Amino acid sequence: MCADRPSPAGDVTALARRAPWVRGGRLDRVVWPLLAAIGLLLVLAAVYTSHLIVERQDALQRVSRYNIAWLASQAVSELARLKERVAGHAMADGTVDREEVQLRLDILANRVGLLQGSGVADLAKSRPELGDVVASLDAVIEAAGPLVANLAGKSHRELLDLLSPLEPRLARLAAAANIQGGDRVAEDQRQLSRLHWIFSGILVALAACGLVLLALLLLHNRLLRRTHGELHTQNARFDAALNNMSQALCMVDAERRLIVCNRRYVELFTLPPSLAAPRTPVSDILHALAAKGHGVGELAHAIHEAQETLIRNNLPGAFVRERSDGGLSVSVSHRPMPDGGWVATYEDITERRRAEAQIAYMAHHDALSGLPNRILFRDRLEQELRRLESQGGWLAVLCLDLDNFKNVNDTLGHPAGDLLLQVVAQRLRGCVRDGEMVARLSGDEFAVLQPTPDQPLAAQALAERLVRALSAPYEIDGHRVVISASVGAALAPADGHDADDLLKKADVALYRAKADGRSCSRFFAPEMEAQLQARLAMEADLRDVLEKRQLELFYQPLFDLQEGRIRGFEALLRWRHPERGLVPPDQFIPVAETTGLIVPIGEWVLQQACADAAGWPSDLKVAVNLSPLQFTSPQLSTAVSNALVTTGLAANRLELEVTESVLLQDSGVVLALLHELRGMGLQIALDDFGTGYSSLSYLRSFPFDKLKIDQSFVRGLTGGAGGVAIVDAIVALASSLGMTTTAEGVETIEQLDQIRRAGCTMAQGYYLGRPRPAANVLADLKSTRCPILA
Ligand SMILES: Nc1nc2c(ncn2[C@@H]2O[C@H](COP(=O)(O)O[C@H]3[C@@H](O)[C@H](n4cnc5c(=O)[nH]c(N)nc54)O[C@@H]3COP(=O)(O)O)[C@@H](O)[C@H]2O)c(=O)[nH]1
Repeated sequence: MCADRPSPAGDVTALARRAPWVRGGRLDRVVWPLLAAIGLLLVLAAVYTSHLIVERQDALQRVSRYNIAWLASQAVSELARLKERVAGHAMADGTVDREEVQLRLDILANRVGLLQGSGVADLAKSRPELGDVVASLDAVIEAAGPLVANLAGKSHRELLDLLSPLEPRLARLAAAANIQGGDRVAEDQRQLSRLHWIFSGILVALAACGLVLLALLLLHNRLLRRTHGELHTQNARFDAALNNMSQALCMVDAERRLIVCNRRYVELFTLPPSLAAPRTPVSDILHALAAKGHGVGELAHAIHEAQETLIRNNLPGAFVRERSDGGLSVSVSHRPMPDGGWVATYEDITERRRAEAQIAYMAHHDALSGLPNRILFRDRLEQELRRLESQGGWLAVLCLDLDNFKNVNDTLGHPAGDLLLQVVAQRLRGCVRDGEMVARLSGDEFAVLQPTPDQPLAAQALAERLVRALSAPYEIDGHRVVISASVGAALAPADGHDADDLLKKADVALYRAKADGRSCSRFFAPEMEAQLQARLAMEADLRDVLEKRQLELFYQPLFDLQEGRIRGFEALLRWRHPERGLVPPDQFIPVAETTGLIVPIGEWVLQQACADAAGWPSDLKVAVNLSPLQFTSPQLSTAVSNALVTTGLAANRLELEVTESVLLQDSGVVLALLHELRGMGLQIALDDFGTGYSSLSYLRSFPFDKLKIDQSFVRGLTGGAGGVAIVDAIVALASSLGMTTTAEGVETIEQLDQIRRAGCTMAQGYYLGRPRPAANVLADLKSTRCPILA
């Protein structure tokens, strides 16, 4: 019964569900009570009829037995004959002899005897006045006997006198009997008439029943036809459903013979069609499958074994079995049936399993590098920590981060950044040994798990290996990229037993490595946490720094080397904290940048610097530093123009200092913003020139007004000819591009001489003037004597 024919189980189910007429339906509810009622009626009618017949038979018997009237009239006749013979005998003419009289008396006695046996006593009961008559009959006959025996002389008279009263009595008896007989006939007629009606009624009832049964038969036929039609439809649907199931289905009876299986079953187990026929023993199917050898046969056997256990225990169950080569996985759902058979579905979940495995892999691995991700790393770490707890030993967690990776993304593009990360992953794999695990936690953040007992030496060696391996130059998309990495490590059990705690501590150590100049490794130490806490505390304090008015601007003079006078001041931010004291910008600006507070703080600096400068002589400029983070704010140009408008400072008295890293960002947007700012009439200086990656290329991308030569070059001036040559070259480059130059960090007269000789336009440094509060600017202007002129 596979594929094209529906199963009997399907028929029955469908019939029960869709044609309630047939079983437990309306037909049952109507027909059976009706038939029972008719049957009962017929039985009652038959009982009653037989009762009437018996009764009528009794009546006939009684009629025949109780023919008292005739017997009484016979007795009257016989009495008359007796009296006539007695009279004849009395005449003594010899015509009547005594024997004849005796004969008549005997006949009369006989008639009276018959009368007595005919139930005259019963008549006498209903007519008490006749009781004497019946009683006197025997007495008269008896008394007449001796008289007839001695019939002579006056005994004739005596005999006639004895007999004469009998005549009217017998006549009354006959009349009474006659009347009773008439009553009985009338009663019989009545009963017969009733019998007639009963028979007629039964006949009509039978005819009606016949009609009802005929109607029911027709109705039944109609319902049967309808049910048959529905059954057919159901069968077709069942068939379609069965054969369009994505799952294979097999139903087996209590004798382990196939009831039904669907097309998918045949396909899944590559069954020959002959074995899919109903009543095929399951053992035959298994033998046929076993003959197929490894693969399907092996799988079918494994499935059957599992089902056998369920069948033996009459239990439902679900399980998965797969071919040993992994080529086919089948999910089985087995359910016993009440009649001892079972039904099972089989689903090919090979693809699903593969997809699940793929999903599980993806959930635990990083798509870009193929390395385990944070989830898998954490799982493994927890597992190792549990092992550590039970078996002892050590392990190290190393977190590492590429230094300035963002620059690679920003300069070479994200695809190049991705390539770099892939190469980094390869190198990391090459650094770890068996049992160690390397994972990518996020972006450019990686981690290594080293469950090795000889800690911290092993971790130290690994950290150095990692820093060294990652610092070797990369060849990415035809570009040579040099990048370093910082490593932070935490050890278990020394630094903790909890996975998250260890990861956090390794992170704290990494933070410290970065703070200590990058490209190095640090092991966690408890004080690092305190430092991190300090940073977090600083973050918290910084949040309401503006509301609390704790920021101040200091100003450092900018000397014009040709004119020998102060041409302006650079605004340098300070944080006057009630407990921390005067906090330099190096300490809090990075925190403000990571928290995004740099945007409102930067706006305040702009506003305050413009306001202060507006109070200075009109030939003095003010230089304001802008953080690269401020360029990500869409409000920057509005903030600048607001500062100028609200303070009334002429735009040409404002100079904005930006670092090269500004141009590392989305350069199109940044360049547009720089042009927009310069379009307002202010000047833009490139700060810390020479410290970045490709300073020269930035000079092509935007025509800066000024280059600020980094302090390191100025310091290098006194270190030999090389330093002088660099400064000379920068000044020449700037001049050829039409830019002015400011030498930063001039601390000595020698440095001042050198930069002046090199042709620098301006100078700034402690030698010329330290940053001082705004209130000192005007006084300093008057008191400061230009050392160049001195
Ligand atoms: N985004 C903003 N950055 C700002 C702001 N204010 C300051 N800064 C930046 O903070 C860095 C440190 O500044 P600061 O501690 O003020 O140091 C400045 C000078 O004091 C210092 N300087 C000047 N002359 C000398 C010297 O002769 N020797 C020496 N050792 N240091 C000297 O240099 C700093 C100024 O540098 P620069 O900006 O490159 O001109 C610093 O990077 C500031 O830019 C701010 O409001 N926003």
